Amino acid sequence: MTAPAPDAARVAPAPHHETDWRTARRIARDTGRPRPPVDRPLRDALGDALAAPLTALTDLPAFDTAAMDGWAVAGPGPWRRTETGALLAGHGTGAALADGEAVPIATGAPLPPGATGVLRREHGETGPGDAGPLRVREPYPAPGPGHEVRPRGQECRAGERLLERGTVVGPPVLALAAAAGYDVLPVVPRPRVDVLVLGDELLTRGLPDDGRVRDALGPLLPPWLRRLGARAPEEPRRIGDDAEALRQAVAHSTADLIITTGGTAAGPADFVRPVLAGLKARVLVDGVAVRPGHPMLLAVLPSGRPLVGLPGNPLAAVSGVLTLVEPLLRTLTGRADREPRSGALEQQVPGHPHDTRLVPVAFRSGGRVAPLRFHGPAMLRGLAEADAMAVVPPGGAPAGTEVELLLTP
Ligand SMILES: Nc1nc2c(c(=O)[nH]1)N[C@H]1C(S)=C(S)[C@@H](COP(=O)(O)OP(=O)(O)OC[C@H]3O[C@@H](n4cnc5c(N)ncnc54)[C@H](O)[C@@H]3O)O[C@H]1N2
Ligand code: MOO
Repeated sequence: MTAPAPDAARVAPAPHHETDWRTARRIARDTGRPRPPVDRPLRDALGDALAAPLTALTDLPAFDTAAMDGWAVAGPGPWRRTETGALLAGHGTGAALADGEAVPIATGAPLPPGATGVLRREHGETGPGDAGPLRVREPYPAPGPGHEVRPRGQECRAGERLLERGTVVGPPVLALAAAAGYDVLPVVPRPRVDVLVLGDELLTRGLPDDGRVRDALGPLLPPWLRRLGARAPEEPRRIGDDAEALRQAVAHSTADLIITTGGTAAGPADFVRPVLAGLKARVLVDGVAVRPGHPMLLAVLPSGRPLVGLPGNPLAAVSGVLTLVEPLLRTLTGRADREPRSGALEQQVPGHPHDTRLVPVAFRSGGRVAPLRFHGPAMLRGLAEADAMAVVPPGGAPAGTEVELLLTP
């Protein structure tokens, strides 16, 4: 078969049935299921999503604690200093103080029974030669009840819900989980993604030559997918323009999600749709009313495994990541939805008559965003400078319009 003449290609109707952009995102969000939860040691849980709410296993602080280095005191001063040594963090609770007694204490040490407050070291004095009673140094206030004390349960009580299910485990979550008594965390195992890069024209090194171009999606997709919480290989699989090789790779994949790049349009080597049809896949999204990227697709194989077909043009592929892959991975990773972000367009952005546009933008001060040049479907310059892709509704948006932003890594 010969390729259609360029003019025919421009007027020919799209071979697929485009889904509205928001509907496509919702369908992707509703596709697939996360794997059953597992318990992971804290150090291995970074980047996973909590499979259950994090509830405190203890009060925090777990005991009344000195908030400052100084003296634990009982009642109003001046105070007699006890013969016992200083109370240090991690060395148990000291002997009880009687009214009018004081004992040196370090920040973080448990308050001894009978203590009413803490006098900071620099707020107290002990007379000539450190021999006299402990007094409050002028002009500091007398340490009333609870002074410089972190009371037990100030931050939380045992059983209190600290974080919701779906929270992504970042370093601060690891810190809170450890403080709250956890050794392992219930998390959603990360979905594994197979990335299949199609196209005979793709080079993996050197300069474009003789009609061949560098593969831009091999370097882009795996790290982006990892940011979205997936396990992705260092290197994608390169399939070339070989329908049978694609069929084999898709049919034998054991991944939780398959992503292909290229081969989604109407050219002679665009065989993603025919291969899916041959494998009896159910196509849920057959093209999306979005620019760039409208030939993208989402299908489910008879095994239940979802497959996203990204267009080959690099910015069109990015549009597919934001439209289909991100919502789908949110479901597979168990990550909670994020608050939508928005910004005010610094300049007017022309729209497509019927389709949503995704346009690279950079953050500016005051919640404004600047549309970037070089946003053509085959271009990467705009994206590489962008902080986000702005969602421009059909018909376009005048300057000052508040538009939704999809953050880019
Ligand atoms: N007759 C039609 N032609 C095209 C249509 C259409 O609706 N009817 N849609 C156009 C649109 S929109 C896009 S986007 C592309 C989608 O193309 P494919 O998904 O089939 O991708 P390819 O044909 O394989 O490649 C397109 C383009 O992208 C380059 N490419 C591919 N993979 C990579 C990669 N990994 N890194 C860098 N560049 C890549 C490839 O060399 C081509 O230049 O179709 C339009 N045509
Ligand atoms: O998806 Mo295409 O031109 O819209 O890149």
